[in-house]
Amino acid sequence: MSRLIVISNRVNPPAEAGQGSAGGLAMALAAALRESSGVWFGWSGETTELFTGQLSVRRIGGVTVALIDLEDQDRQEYYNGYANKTLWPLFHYRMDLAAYERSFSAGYERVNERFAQTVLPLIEPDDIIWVQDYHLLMLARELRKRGVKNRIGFFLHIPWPARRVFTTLPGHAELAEALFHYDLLGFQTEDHRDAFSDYAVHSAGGVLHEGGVVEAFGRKVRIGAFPIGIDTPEFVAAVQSEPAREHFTRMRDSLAGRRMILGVDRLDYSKGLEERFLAYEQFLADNPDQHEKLFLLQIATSTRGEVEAYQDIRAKLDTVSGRINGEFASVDWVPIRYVNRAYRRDELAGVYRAAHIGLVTPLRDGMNLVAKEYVAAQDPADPGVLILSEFAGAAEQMKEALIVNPFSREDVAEAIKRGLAMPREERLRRWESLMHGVATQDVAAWRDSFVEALTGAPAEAPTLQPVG
Ligand SMILES: O=P(O)(O)OC[C@H]1O[C@H](O[C@H]2O[C@H](CO)[C@@H](O)[C@H](O)[C@H]2O)[C@H](O)[C@@H](O)[C@@H]1O
Ligand SMILES: O=c1ccn([C@@H]2O[C@H](COP(=O)(O)OP(=O)(O)O)[C@@H](O)[C@H]2O)c(=O)[nH]1
Repeated sequence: MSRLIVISNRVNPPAEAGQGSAGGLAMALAAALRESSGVWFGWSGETTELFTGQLSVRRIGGVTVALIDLEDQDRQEYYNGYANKTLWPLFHYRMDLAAYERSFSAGYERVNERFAQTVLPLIEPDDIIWVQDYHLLMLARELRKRGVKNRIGFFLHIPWPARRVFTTLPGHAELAEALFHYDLLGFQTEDHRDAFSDYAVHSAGGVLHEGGVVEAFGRKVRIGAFPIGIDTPEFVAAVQSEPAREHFTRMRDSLAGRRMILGVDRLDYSKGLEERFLAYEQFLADNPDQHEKLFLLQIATSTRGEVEAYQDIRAKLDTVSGRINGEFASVDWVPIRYVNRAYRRDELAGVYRAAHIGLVTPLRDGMNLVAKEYVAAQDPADPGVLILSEFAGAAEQMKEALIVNPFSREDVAEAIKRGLAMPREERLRRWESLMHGVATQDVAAWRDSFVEALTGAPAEAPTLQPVG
């Protein structure tokens, strides 16, 4: 078996299995790498005054990691800039929030070059290279320029947007062209995969061949849908852990006979938290008999706090939750418990299990692992109900959830009502089907199917001349 080199922006495998981290990618990759003898390469998260390119290699939680520091300018232009102020909003259909600054795209290209230059000495001829996510779309092209002929795969954790949205990006063709230097492109869903080939065919004048091969910009790349899952056995075990039991008991005690609706998200505008609060407000307005009989616990962990749009959404949610609580609360009941701190995943497992409804309503989401964790944490004898946005990648697989349009308050409010009233037999039937999917389409299946497809992908001979 070839050695796997995983390259991603963020490299933070948990020190021990079951330890918490606010971000699905880190958990998924740590689980995928634990069984492999490969290397995980990426940014340390630290910045220095001048870029040195010095590698720091260590072992964390059974995974060998190789880290580089970046410059502060890189953090601003590449991470906060092009990745999180340009690509993230655009790929989540927020053209109104996408910022286009030349310094951002220049910083992005520079960091992709720096990654290529620094990882180069680690690459051996038989290695398989697997690049993760929207921070590193240009990495294969930079590696090819430097003479790397290994198979290189790329997995996009966020949505690939519709063609008309992607073409609003200045320089979209250059970015798309860079993707054709990979051997395999993986997407979370068939919808994202098809949006990519639609762009290649209709905007870049390309051709879609048999077997999921797209040709454009004078090159061919194989594409496929590889929906990511959770480490289901590990998560099911975490539900039985001491921290999970402790949190389950603590939650159940604090319910005081009430029922709990639960949301768990990074505090990101793509997660539809404001719309969720407003839909819940609608539910309270429509169902006065339910007042004091339930509450919404929203865990919303801070993220990307240096980016203005995240400061704005945080302030907005403080206001909206405060307003709703002011409107409906009584002396011994608060309708929304709104929490910004992060919880460990084993703690979360206990909280998920105590919730009667898991409310997962992003406006756009690559996958959404919270939906899968919620299902995995349920009591098989008395499971809760998952309400899931049709715009989460997870909706393509989790058809037995109550699927809602998160933009419609009425739709979400009605689903809450239906979920609360759902008879046990129906909850059991839906949960069994959902759990079967979560158990079989787990992170190991995701990793294996991607690596197998990459190993079998026909490698394209690089045409650019090596540099340096
Ligand atoms: O690293 P951050 O900037 O703090 O953000 C955390 C991660 O968020 C994103 O997660 C995506 O990947 C998940 C797993 O595939 C998927 O379920 C979710 O829908 C996506 O939003 C992001 O793509 C990662 O790069 C970040 O590390
Ligand atoms: O306080 C928290 C909140 C979230 N998470 C984890 O963060 C991940 C979120 O992944 P998801 O795919 O739902 O969305 P992302 O944040 O990656 O966009 C899940 O594994 C959660 O268990 C966590 O560990 N602690």
